[in-house]
Amino acid sequence: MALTAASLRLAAVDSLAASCKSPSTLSSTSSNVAPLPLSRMQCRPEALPKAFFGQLVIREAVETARKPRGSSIAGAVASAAAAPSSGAAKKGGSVEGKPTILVPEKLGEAGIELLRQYANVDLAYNLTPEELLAKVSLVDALIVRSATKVTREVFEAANGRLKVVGRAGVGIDNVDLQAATEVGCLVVNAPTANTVAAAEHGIALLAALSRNVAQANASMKAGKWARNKYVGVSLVDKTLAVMGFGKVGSEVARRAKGLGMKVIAHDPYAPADRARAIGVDLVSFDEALAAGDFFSLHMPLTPTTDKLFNDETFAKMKRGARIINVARGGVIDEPALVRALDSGIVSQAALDVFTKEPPPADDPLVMRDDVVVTPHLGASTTEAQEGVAVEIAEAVIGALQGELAATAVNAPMVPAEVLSELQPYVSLADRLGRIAVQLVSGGAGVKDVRVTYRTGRSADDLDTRLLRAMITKGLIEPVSSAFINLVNADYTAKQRGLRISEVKESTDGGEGESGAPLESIQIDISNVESKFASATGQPGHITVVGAVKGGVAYLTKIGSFNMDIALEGSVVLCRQQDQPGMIGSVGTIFGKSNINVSFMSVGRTGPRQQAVMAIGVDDEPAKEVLNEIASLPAISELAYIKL
Ligand SMILES: NC(=O)C1=CN([C@@H]2O[C@H](COP(=O)(O)OP(=O)(O)OC[C@H]3O[C@@H](n4cnc5c(N)ncnc54)[C@H](O)[C@@H]3O)[C@@H](O)[C@H]2O)C=CC1
Ligand SMILES: O=C(O)C(=O)COP(=O)(O)O
Repeated sequence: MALTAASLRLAAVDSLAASCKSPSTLSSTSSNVAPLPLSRMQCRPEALPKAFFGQLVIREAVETARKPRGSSIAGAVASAAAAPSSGAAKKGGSVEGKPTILVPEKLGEAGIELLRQYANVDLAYNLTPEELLAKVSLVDALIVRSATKVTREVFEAANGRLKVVGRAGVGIDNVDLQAATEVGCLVVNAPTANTVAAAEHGIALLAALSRNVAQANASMKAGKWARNKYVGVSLVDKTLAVMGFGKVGSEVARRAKGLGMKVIAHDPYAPADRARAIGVDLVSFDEALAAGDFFSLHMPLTPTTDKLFNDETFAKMKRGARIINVARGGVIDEPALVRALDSGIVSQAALDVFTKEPPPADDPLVMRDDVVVTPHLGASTTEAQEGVAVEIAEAVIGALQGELAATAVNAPMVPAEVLSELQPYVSLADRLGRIAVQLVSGGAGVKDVRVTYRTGRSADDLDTRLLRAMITKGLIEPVSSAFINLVNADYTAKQRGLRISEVKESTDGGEGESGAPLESIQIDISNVESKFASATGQPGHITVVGAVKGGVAYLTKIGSFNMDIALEGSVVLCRQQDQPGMIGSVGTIFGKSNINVSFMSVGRTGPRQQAVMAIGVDDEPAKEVLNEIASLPAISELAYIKL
């Protein structure tokens, strides 16, 4: 009766992740400047199961005791979720044996070692896009840095086998997240281990820029001694505008304060208390433009930030402003920067990143004497590369085992505490969805689903994303060949026009197990015909209700019939006239067909009145067996539900 256990690591990004993480990984929002050591070898290879069901976020595994990666953000989720129908199994992934991980860009040795203990690692540096397309269908995971473009074509060429893309760094602008999500491929990054390196590079460029270090160095190596030409500007008391006050921006700000600069920051999403703690004023975009002597860019490249620094914005800057970009080349309109430098609005720039990398040899910015350039070196320190490699190796290994990495970027984020609490409800949600859709005649026509979560706690405290995803999975998988996981559940539901509305009802806490986060989950499907009329509470409306008892998922109601069925194996539902001998008659038919019955349960409106009998079966009954039961005189309808 015990459910198979599964472990699931939560997905988390940005601030919530940071707030959950142990100090060992907390460089993002930490006020510590010093990089903290990353935990190592928490992915104990000896504890890894041989088989894995990659694309499933929730995996069946007997062992849940795997230690989380130095963080409090791991959780165990009991699940009988549909591993057997996983894409890996369907599409020829490495269900048996080791998975294969393709690494087409230089990755730190420590990370490679970790990967090798778990997988076949294909180090194929500097692949052409065509070579990548040719290889990707042969691998279960891909680990890239910024140079590899993981496009829609790559996901299409993967043909369902690629389960995880690991980005060994922060920026995921080189990965087509939408395409990844559509195919249910998890994308994870390594957002913390290169923060300090990028910040230090920003400061290095700030200092180099202000004192003409690069130009003077080149001049001296050319045999000159130009002391008057390279007079610099002081940083002290100058205003540094940090544009993008996330992990790197915050660390740059802290260091710049140490240099005696006045630091302001613009970031529409940054928490004011973080800025206050560092002694930085958060200002509007235009205020920053007007006040900055130096600008340090630290926002991601997104449709909103694409060419954010353009003719119009440069025109709002103080004449002679200086710009440092260690973020992404695309946030600057490069021809506009050339014009701003020509006109003197911008007096100098230091660029580590470019719209096209590498930029063409005759790139007008690269060639200028008032522009200092480095070839995307922000993350390139020995320490950061080692840290990033380990961080991404752990995330990818975890994800291949069916866990959600703490750094998943295209899956819902569920804190560990929530996750472990919701553990038994994950299975319940999936199975209720499966039952509900199998009660619909032609289940593929399901469009309107209402889910009611009843909780004895404050309804606002209930995080339902995980449960909704599992209900979606349960509703879609039995009636289609689609493969659903947490990554693509919402997307797939939307694509199929499946509208899932959610209601959270606070109860007085009397119904369920005391202290449980949920008392029941009810699924109502409307505007459908039922193949088991007893499931219809009202015309065209299928209702199933379930609860968790003693850690096990139970079906507690079908239509208006109360039930008490542990949701395991498969269930035969019979509507009947309650009368003596029914259990015996049905049991005999199963017995002679060698079908093992795990339980029988009867829900009835009253003695000798209408009843629904549920029979748990370990083996799938043949059609003839079901027909024989259906033809018993007292039985008016029958449905076979596969869980
Ligand atoms: N040159 C290099 O080698 C490296 C570059 N990076 C790049 O630096 C950037 C920042 O990295 P992290 O600080 O780790 O990321 P992060 O996610 O911690 O911070 C980014 C911040 O930008 C903010 N932001 C988003 N849109 C904005 C807008 N329109 N205006 C202002 N702020 C906005 C976000 O709210 C967030 O606080 C990323 O683009 C990353 O790819 C990071 C590491 C190394
Ligand atoms: O982490 C990032 O966003 C970076 O830009 C670092 O890129 P890289 O891994 O050095 O190609």
